[in-house]
Amino acid sequence: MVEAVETMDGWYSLHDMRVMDWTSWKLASSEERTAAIAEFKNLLTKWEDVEEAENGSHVMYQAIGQKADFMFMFLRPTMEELADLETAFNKTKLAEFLIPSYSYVSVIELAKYRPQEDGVDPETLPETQARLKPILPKWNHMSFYPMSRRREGNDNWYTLEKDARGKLLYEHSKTGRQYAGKVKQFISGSIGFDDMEWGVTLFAHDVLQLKKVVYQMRFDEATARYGEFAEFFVGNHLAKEDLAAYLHV
Ligand code: VOV
Repeated sequence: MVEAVETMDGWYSLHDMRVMDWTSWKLASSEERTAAIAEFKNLLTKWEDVEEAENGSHVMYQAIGQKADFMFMFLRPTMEELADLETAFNKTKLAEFLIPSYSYVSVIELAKYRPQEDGVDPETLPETQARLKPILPKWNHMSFYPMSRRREGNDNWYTLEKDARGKLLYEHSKTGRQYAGKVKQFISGSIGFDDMEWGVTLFAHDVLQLKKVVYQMRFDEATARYGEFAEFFVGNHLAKEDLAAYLHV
């Protein structure tokens, strides 16, 4: 029987995409708009405090294209905290003008493909813990997409032996390492949580590096034979200080 790989799981993740209802926003009074922005900035400050205390992390991006205007990613230690955060967001005045367009639920994941060194469980290492509970970078650009591993005929990831999968992912990681300092990746597992199997979140200073890494990886066997994709989202970092200017009408 083919052996599954053990995963190390960290913070729970919610990608939350919303489209701005500019028509309703323009019809609101300027007092209402000012109050909505102030209230939302307060919520962002609360989330910053959580991040400061290393109890979670979040980012806010302005998405490009019609799939979304706002792209959020939230990380929390439990699914309950993630649900509370989502509810608090939904109860804001600003949320009345935001139409939910997409969401993705997953958990930050690392797999134990590498053989254990000297019986040390990698999950106990501080560097592993830091990767499982990461403070998300606020780099200029972000890309998010869900993906799955193919299960078709001769291209079935789940009938490959663990060693073979480990080798393919090692090759994959060699491509990834060429982007050190340029692209930062977060893989979150979503089997049993959402429609596809993993969420891929990438951050870059230079937006073109997002395209280059994804393109280059298409030629790695792990992707070429076993990668399946759906929708992609891309956005520019939106700082709390720039929110009012973005929403000015
Ligand atoms: C940009 C850099 C980069 C680097 C360094 C990197 C490294 C690594 C390592 C070392 C490992 C394996 C063990 C683990 O840690 O889990 C992975 C794992 C994974 N990856 Fe990756 N990946 C990158 C980047 C990177 C990208 C751009 C993508 C999207 C793929 C594409 O074609 O568009 C991706 C996907 C994944 C997935 C879905 C998994 C889980 C696969 C599984 O079946 O279990 N990944 N990845």
